[in-house]
Amino acid sequence: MAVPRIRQLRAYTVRGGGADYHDQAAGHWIDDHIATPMARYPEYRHSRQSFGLNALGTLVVEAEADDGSVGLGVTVGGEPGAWIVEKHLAGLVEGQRVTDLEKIWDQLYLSTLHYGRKGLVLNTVSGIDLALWDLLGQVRQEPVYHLLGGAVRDELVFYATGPRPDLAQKMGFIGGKLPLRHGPAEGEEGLRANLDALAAMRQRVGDDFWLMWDCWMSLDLDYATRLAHAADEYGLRWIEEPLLPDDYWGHADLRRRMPARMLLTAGEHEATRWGFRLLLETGQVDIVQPDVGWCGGITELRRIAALADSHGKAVVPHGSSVYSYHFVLSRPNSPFAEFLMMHPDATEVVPMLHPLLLDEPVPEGGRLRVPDRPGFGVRLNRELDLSRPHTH
Ligand SMILES: C[C@H](O)[C@H](O)[C@@H](O)[C@@H](O)C(=O)O
Ligand SMILES: [Mg+2]
Repeated sequence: MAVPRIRQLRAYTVRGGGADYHDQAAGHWIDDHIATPMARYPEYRHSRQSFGLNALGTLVVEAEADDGSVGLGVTVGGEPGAWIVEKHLAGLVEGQRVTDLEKIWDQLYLSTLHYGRKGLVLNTVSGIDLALWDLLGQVRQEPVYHLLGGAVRDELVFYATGPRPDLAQKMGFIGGKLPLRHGPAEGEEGLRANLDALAAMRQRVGDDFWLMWDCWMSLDLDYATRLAHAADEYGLRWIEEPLLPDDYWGHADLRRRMPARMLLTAGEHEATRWGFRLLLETGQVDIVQPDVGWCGGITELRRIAALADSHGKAVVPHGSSVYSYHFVLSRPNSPFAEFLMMHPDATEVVPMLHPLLLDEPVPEGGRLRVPDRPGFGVRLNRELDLSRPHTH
């Protein structure tokens, strides 16, 4: 039987939510005074959009085969990512067989080494890889988790990220991850405000519900050490991305200094098996959190997860909707998943990548049975203002 070949790789950009879920309208919790490394500059402390967190916007990648099947991948990448897809990488992918994911990934990574390795370029490689896994699922008429070796559990359980763990608890999630609001630039007053907020939330949810802090790379070793020890009184389950992603050595120092029962997690801004080797072996993190749309796609995430497993570490992908759900379903060392509460006040469950996808499933009662539809089981919302890259 002739294996279909990839006829065309197309890129689109779109603004307003979607894969660039930080690209929200004013007033959304996700842009409301969250601690970041830029907070040392007071003018950028109130909003992450103020320094361009949403500068890129969503990148949509479509891969069409010569049998008419179409695969869909999404990531953060916008116009520059679309240009890389159509003006560089499409030429390497078109004409290849839909089955040849490993060879294609190798060529995408090696052909962009001189300007890639992480960040926007690996986001773009990831977006293409996701589209190709979806395409293979469409051609084979099987969900991606079947292609990954099948399910190791019946359903997924989730923790929720957002400002309302108390509501997440009522909705059936297994824990709530709070964005940390104040970093070192706001001194002891900010540290106290962080702890007061954690204490108040612990009071609301009781002692048995997981509470975590997402520090979004905003702290230094001294502040993170003091914060972790003070937060241990309130049973903080994990402290996430406390330091700069390149400071693998600082993570190891923090791991040695922080309370033993508290977990150190990181990885959403890391890419490739080499980056995660550093995070695991040098950084000594307890849980790695790759984003499947940023780390190299499913093809690379398989390698990252196997590496983590060899260290006895869990892989809990950063919130990336269906693109990580199929992976988590198929991995023994992915015991739960993240759900980002993208409602502006986090008061209800809405699709994480809204309004980008049709048929995007959401947890009910904090749980989800992944639909058995082909590929990742979602379709592009063509009602959106989708733009192709400028070719000049
Ligand atoms: C909520 C966090 O500040 C980030 O916005 C989020 O994208 C990420 O860090 C996460 O772990 O969900
Ligand atoms: Mg995070």
